[in-house]
Amino acid sequence: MTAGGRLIVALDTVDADQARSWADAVAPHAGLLKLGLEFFLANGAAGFRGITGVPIFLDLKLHDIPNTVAGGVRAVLPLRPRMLTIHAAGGAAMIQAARQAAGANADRPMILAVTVLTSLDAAALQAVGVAASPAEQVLRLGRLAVEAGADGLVCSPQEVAMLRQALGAAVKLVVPGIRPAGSAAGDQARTMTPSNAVAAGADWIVVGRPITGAADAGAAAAAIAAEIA
Ligand SMILES: O=C(O)c1cc(=O)[nH]c(=O)n1[C@@H]1O[C@H](COP(=O)(O)O)[C@@H](O)[C@H]1O
Repeated sequence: MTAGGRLIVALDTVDADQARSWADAVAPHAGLLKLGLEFFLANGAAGFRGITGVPIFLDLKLHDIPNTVAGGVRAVLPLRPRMLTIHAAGGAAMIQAARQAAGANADRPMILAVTVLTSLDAAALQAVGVAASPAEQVLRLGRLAVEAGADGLVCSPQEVAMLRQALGAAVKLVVPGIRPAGSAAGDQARTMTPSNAVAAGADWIVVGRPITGAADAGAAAAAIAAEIA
């Protein structure tokens, strides 16, 4: 994989023209582009189809009863996303249902289970009733998700080395919460720089605002691709 192949750029906007213009600017430096909740709720399947030429990670973080999640996965299969997210906290049966719904074609989407959102710190996790530390909870959910058939996990860069050691080389680790040195954390709580996240063992890093908030999104993406080269 090229260095740029490890960079996933999150095109978080409701504006389809803006997303297309960011996509054109960053595509030469990225392995995939990510379309998420705000883009998909505003623009739907037609908007998805408007971003062409680069594999797409469709980040809907499905979290519901198994039958409903399976139906959601099947509903987006015609779009042929390369990656699709579900919440590991939905439990083993939900994860199995999502994986089964993804099918067996060689070009089926990878099912990625989100462990603990990168915006949560230990206090926020305790406030929702989880006494475990973020790392302990990520490991618990990561094991559960992989045993239930998830192809990979979404985790913060701070848990990457631990997950690699515990779960081995085969599990794909997709890692948001990435902040180049000196850039604002914003709502992200568990962060690392691009190069440190890749050095820890991330297969892909997910970067949004440090690129889309820059005056020149293409240059910002190129700089991050160079940092992880
Ligand atoms: O599933 C994700 O991609 C995701 C999981 C997570 O725990 N944290 C997280 O930030 N993300 C996504 O990664 C992107 C990070 O964006 P920035 O914080 O702008 O770099 C956003 O599109 C989030 O929706």
